[in-house]
Amino acid sequence: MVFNGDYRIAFVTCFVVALSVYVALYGLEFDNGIFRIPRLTIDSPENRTAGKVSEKSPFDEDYMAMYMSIAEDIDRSYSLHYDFYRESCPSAERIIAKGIRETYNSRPSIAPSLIRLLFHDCFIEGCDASVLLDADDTFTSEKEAPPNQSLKGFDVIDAIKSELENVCPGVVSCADILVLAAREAVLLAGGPFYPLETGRKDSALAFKEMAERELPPPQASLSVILARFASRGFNERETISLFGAHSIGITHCTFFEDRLYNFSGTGKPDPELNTGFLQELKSKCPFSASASSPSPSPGTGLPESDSSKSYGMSSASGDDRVIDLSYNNEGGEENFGTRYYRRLMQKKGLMFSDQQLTASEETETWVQAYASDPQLFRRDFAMSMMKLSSYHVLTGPLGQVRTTCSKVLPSN
Ligand code: HEM
Ligand SMILES: [Ca+2]
Repeated sequence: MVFNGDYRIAFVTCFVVALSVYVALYGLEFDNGIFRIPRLTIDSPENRTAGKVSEKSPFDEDYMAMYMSIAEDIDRSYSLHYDFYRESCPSAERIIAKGIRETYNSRPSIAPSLIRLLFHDCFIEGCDASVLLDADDTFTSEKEAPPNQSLKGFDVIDAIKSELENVCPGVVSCADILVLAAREAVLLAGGPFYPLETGRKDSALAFKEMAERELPPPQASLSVILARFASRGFNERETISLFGAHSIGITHCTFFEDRLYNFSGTGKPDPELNTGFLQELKSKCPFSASASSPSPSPGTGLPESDSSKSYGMSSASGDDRVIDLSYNNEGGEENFGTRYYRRLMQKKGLMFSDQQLTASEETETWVQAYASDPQLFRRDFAMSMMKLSSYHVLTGPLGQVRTTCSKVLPSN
């Protein structure tokens, strides 16, 4: 995984090293006032019959064209493309979209689950389906990391993968299935469409410790949130726009109940919470033992080193008290995103990390902008989701195409 994403640099380095070795072996020729690399002998069939040695320089025009075309092929196989499966599996994108639409009809909660799954995959070592792997003899699964214990939607990805394996075995990567499934989920939830390139490969590893360390906890301060996103190339605007996904789905009470009963060990609610909203939340999330245990103090960075405490074990321990993030689709589907920012402006952010988006003037400006301009939000969200979906991908010979999304290919 060391070269993950740095393959171009690796390729160029290999080329330069090979060229240096060649020059060291054969030296440089002095020709007409300039230094040239000595001519290669091309042992073509005609040369062999004629018993001649080719006089063609590898840097003559047609050879240059050949090298350029090889370089383009290499670049092609190392990058994402529109309709990557056009020839190898033409029905892939249709099968994925249909699978998600059908599931959504009977289980609309699949849409937020898949969007969150995508975020948790791409944020940790890129969009490589590492989050989908079950533990095996060589690694522990990312699914076991506390931030991932409440993830859902694995079954739907697995079902679509097995359908694709029947149609075009070993062709469509789990990483591509996940990004395309999440795009369909965004659309179904009332969000914008965005184009996606394909050709991602799946990882052969999972990164549990990194997931534990790097996924921001619900108690994360603004500076922690911005730093984690910035280290992955997301600026403030892009980061704030991605949070619009918190306008759908659910949150377990355990992720914010410290704000209702015992904020930072004070025994009191978070003073930042809108008081009417506080009462509403208290009735939906009645006091429980987990709320009385002090949460990590916000902003201290403590959650970074102890995400099991900050993430709790709610879903694992079967605590199913939840809040509907869409508030029964408040404002209708066209308010995907916007209703979240409007609530933040009213101090009705659910998690501490949500409300932190209004903690600085610059970030609050974006919250305000998205609250009042749905079209601006939709455009920005689409761009940020495209960027997230292509973050740090494996392509070409890097990575593999799993046949089952929860298992790496057997090494032989
Ligand atoms: C500081 C950053 C973030 C934190 C701390 C955070 C935390 C959380 C937590 C604790 C939940 C509740 C899970 C549960 O109770 O089962 C949640 C739900 C969700 N998150 Fe985030 N999140 C963050 C950023 C994001 C981003 C960037 C996206 C997408 C682009 C996202 C998408 C979602 C969605 C869609 C849900 C609802 C899941 C469902 O209903 O199944 N989150 N998030
Ligand atoms: Ca990953």
